[in-house]
Amino acid sequence: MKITFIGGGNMACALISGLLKQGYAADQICVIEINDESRIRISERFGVLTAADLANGITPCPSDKAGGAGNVIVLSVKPQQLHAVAQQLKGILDQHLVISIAAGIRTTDIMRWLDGYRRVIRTMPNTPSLVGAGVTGLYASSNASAQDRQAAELIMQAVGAVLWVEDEEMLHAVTAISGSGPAYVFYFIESLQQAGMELGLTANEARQLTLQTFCGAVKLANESSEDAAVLRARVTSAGGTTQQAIQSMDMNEVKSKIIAAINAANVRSREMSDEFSKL
Ligand SMILES: NC(=O)C1=CN([C@@H]2O[C@H](COP(=O)(O)OP(=O)(O)OC[C@H]3O[C@@H](n4cnc5c(N)ncnc54)[C@H](OP(=O)(O)O)[C@@H]3O)[C@@H](O)[C@H]2O)C=CC1
Ligand SMILES: O=C(O)[C@@H]1CCC=N1
Repeated sequence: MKITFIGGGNMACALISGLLKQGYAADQICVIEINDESRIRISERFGVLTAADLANGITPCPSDKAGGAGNVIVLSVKPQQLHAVAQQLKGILDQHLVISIAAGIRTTDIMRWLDGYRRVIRTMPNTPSLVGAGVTGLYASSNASAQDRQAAELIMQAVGAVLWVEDEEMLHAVTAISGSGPAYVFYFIESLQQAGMELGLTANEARQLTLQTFCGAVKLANESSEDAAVLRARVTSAGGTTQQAIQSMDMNEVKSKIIAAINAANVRSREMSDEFSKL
């Protein structure tokens, strides 16, 4: 199975890096990237095949008439660039499985842009895929075969965990939670590091303490059968330091503000879907 990424940006590079780390052969991966500088960088960094345009980068699937998974095309350009890519792609597709990672573009719209081509699976990965610790939400319409589902799952599983959703609408929630999620975590990491430095720690000390605290808390939550709220209560001694911090967060409604921010991401994902459905 040859995988061609159309668009070699942040997310494609995270997926490619994860696939290579899992032992996927570099000569089975091709990246079509219009930006010369980025294309050269990808070629040097990963040793994968690269091309500047679709006509030279998409491998036909002659061996695939028997209905195998065949070659896979991953749509990994920005959502605003996908319509133009689809216009070019529709004449080239020949039994390929098309996997979209684009936020907010419905499967039905991608199919329509591809002149009714139906082997399309929509996914929402995240950037920790770069280190094999991603999580991807996947959605397949009833047009996708079991083999197509399996192929999409295999690729995404190479870079982390997978979660199928039955209702495509739930991909908005997946996008808001895990697609964008790493950014929220980095935001919290940035805040902790900044606070540490303001309290007199060096940048290195603040970084080490912050990252190990995140890793440790996540490992504890993962390995515990108890809710995060219970684990939090165990850190919070009556009259102690944590209580002061949590009280300050509660007074400033930090939790409801975080929930509101995630709702905003969800709303934006829905808005994008509606905007793209007009194209
Ligand atoms: N970043 C993330 O965390 C996640 C992103 N996604 C989705 O992944 C997709 C890609 O996002 P991201 O990697 O961040 O975006 P990037 O902008 O980093 O990557 C897109 C790349 O595609 C290039 N490109 C544009 N048009 C074409 C074309 N016609 N043919 C080939 N290459 C082209 C762009 O070049 P140029 O910059 O010159 O336009 C750019 O290098 C988006 O749809 C996004 O919604 C999904 C999950 C998480
Ligand atoms: O911000 C975005 O739109 C994309 C989708 C999820 C993460 N990045």
